[in-house]
Amino acid sequence: MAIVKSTGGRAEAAKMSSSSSESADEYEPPRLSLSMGVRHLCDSGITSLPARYVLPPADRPGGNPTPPAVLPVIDLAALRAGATCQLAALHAACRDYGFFQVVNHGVPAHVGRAMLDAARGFFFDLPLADRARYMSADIRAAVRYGTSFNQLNDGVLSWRDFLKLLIRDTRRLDDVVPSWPDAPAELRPPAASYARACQRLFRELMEAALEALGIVRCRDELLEECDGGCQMMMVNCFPACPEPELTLGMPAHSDYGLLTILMQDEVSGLEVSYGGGWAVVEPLAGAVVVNVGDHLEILSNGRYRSVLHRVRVNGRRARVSVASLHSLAAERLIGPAAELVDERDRPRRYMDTDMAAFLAYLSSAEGKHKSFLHSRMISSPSTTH
Ligand SMILES: O=C(O)CCC(=O)C(=O)O
Ligand SMILES: [Fe+2]
Repeated sequence: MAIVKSTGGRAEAAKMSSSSSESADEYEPPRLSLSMGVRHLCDSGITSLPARYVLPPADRPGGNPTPPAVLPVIDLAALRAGATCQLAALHAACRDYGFFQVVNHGVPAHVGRAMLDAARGFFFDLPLADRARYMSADIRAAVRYGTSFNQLNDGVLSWRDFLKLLIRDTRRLDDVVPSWPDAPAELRPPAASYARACQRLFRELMEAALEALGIVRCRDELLEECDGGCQMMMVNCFPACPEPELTLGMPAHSDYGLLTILMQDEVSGLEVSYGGGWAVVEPLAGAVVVNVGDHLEILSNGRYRSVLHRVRVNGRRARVSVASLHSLAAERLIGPAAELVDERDRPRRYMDTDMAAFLAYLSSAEGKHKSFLHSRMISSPSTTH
């Protein structure tokens, strides 16, 4: 299996990442000019995939994915009620899969539904001119409509449009909401409610993860920092694609940050690196998918895994997802928790890192060969997930 190595990082920065591909072929990616996005391409009536979206043969998704992954399911209501088996299940899921689904997560169903409806409305119902108001070449912009993974760096474009909503300090959500798109009119209130619900869920999951990891000394400080941390909501849209076997909605990447909370509609597409192949994550009605990000792998000194995942597209139905990426403040240095480092048995495995390190990585040659996480490893990497 050829893994398309992306930066692995995903803070907004995320989208600046370049993905490099490893192909044995003499394949040369086409030259690019800025694209108005895949939704626009679909509206223009294309019947075949434009060359700039065609992946080298070795990086194409292939016809037969590994059978669906049965991700561990965590019942948050039971965890709240003190069920130690749920805490153990959460720990095992973060350690063994890096991904799990959560039920009874506390995000009200109507809030999730309204968010997905608003997302569809934003991408599909508005004329391009309205969406284009939010297009920006400034990858640091707090509100940004874009396409692909990072279209300025991507050798081959990805079949995805997105709206990024960045909340630099989650305590100041109310201050940033007025800068979000005012059309469709229904976008701001559900997106704000959804953002807030994700913040609560993130806080609860972090509390549980710190307990499961045995992080006690800096627990309160960390949780306080989670409360004023950074949240990036990526509203992703993957329209039906004329030749889905030749391209991807998102190349393999891991997420920058501590945890990502993903809500997807009923169309599958998410694939997780698993057992040497790619396993489809079938959406579980009413559940959200959660994955460990690079920062939690670092904080846990490698006990938890930030796993590569990608998005496959299909020829029949558009798919919408909302990924809420949570991290500490951008300037905060993150390194392995002191309690999880033991110079004899479990030496420190990662360098401290922050957003500046991530940005430096992206602009360096290193970004072409390694994931961001790899670039932060001290010992020789034993995992290529
Ligand atoms: O749409 C999905 O299922 C995954 C999206 C994702 O991985 C991301 O936005 O980082
Ligand atoms: Fe992701």
